[in-house]
Amino acid sequence: MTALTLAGVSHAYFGRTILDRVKLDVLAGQLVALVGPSGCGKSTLVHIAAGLIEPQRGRVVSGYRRHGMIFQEPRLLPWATVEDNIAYPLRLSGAPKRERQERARHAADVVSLDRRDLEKYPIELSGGMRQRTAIARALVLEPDFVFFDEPFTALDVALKRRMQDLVISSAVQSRFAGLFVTHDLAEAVRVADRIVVLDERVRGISGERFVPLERGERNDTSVFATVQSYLKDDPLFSHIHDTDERRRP
Ligand SMILES: Nc1ncnc2c1ncn2[C@@H]1O[C@H](COP(=O)(O)OP(=O)(O)OP(=O)(O)O)[C@@H](O)[C@H]1O
Repeated sequence: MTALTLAGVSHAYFGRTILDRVKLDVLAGQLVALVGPSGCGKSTLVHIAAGLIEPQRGRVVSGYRRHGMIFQEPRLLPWATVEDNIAYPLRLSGAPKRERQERARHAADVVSLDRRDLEKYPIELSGGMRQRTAIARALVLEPDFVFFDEPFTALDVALKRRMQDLVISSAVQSRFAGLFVTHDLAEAVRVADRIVVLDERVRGISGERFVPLERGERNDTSVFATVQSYLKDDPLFSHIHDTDERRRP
């Protein structure tokens, strides 16, 4: 079953074409990473896929029931507690208070937020706790599709790793499909089933690879080996290696 289809999607900003007739299918339960150098249109594509930007040409067909979104900045409501932030989508959908509370607490458990943290306000939280809150808010409606736009770029290495593990375990538990934009090839190899490479020279997708091993079976050694083989031996990844300015010293 197809969870998401992008059919010939094109987009331009001020007459400059960024994406030209992009086609992409994401199957149910599949996590697809979008990688590519800065400015190639990853965020634009994920925003179009999520319905936040109207494409100038082409169609987005969603086969999922409900989606969640996780951005680089947690975008929490500063005046609401952690619990109310997590429950916010339930409030919008008109769920009664008791149900909101139960489901928000369950989502908080999934992302390992402590019960004592639920009454805190965003200003009182660490960066990692804020991002956990944002993940819990994205998961509270039990989405079968999640859009991730560089969700962990701002976090330090250890925390980033914990958040990636969280995505892997919650994707297994909740069986959602997703599109995951990242600059970090190791992150893509760790969390995704499939890696799709965007290239601004072709204004779209230049190719894709299925990541070896199942998500839960990968360890540091296999992730490192896969990244190395992509960067050293696979021409699809050569421009990522060469032109992503964030990789330069
Ligand atoms: N709202 C906008 N108005 C005008 N130009 C834009 C807008 N949003 C993005 N762009 C331009 O479109 C191009 C693609 O941007 P986009 O953010 O989609 O790329 P990206 O691959 O996600 O980049 P990064 O990895 O740096 O976040 C860039 O050149 C960017 O400057």
